[in-house]
Amino acid sequence: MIRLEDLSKRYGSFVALDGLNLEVRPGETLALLGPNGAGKSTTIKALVGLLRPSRGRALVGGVDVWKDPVRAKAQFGYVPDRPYLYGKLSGLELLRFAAGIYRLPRAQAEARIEELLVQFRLERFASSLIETYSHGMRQKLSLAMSLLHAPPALILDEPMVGLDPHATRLVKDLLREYSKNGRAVLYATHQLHLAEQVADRVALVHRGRLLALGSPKELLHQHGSSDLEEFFLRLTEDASESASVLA
Ligand SMILES: Nc1ncnc2c1ncn2[C@@H]1O[C@H](COP(=O)(O)OP(=O)(O)OP(=O)(O)O)[C@@H](O)[C@H]1O
Repeated sequence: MIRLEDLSKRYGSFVALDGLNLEVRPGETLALLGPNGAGKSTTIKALVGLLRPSRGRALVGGVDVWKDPVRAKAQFGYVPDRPYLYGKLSGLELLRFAAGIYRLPRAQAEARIEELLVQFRLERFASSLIETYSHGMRQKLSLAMSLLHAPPALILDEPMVGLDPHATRLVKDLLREYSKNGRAVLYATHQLHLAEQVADRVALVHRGRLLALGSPKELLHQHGSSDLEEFFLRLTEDASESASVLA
């Protein structure tokens, strides 16, 4: 469903992403893990069409994101780590605007918006300006917007940061449920317990390369680790060593 082929990104002479190959299969939720600066956001931005890769391809639902961006963008919903939402619109206005971009028929859009406002417990605030929303409310609105067109794939960068326990549970359930019925979810996170609880497979990237890939259970078994934290720290140890040299 989501496919990265030899995906690479250079910033001048610095290689941020170095030939990443990765697939998120239909029905699968995959967590992208890695230390600060590993290349997670670069991967996600190259995948959703925000950052042109220096080499390689990104495909969603078989459509090349860079060759056929309009058709590809109909295949996925995207939630950035820091969503920019225009503050002078109400939540309802923003959702209607986004539904227009996705060309949803009016009646279908209204029904879908209503459903999402209820799901994300935003009904009471639907007519309030987004500039009055808290961080968590903006995050939920951004999620609702990404789901408007019921896309086959959902791509999220740090979906849980700053959410209260209610919203955390809501998003966890969503990530778990969404990939059922043949859809796919890819999210980047630093929250290892999230990956442990809500990922069929985990991809660990480090210095722009794929270091390990498998189900949490497989990875712990292969590397003789007791939990994902120990696994993560052990495999990316040289990252913290170089960080302490810089400090
Ligand atoms: N515009 C840019 N110009 C130069 N280097 C960049 C640029 N954007 C990112 N980088 C570098 O690319 C590398 C990967 O960055 P990226 O943001 O993808 O990491 P990340 O895994 O998302 O990190 P974090 O967990 O800290 O968000 C980092 O070394 C970063 O400094």
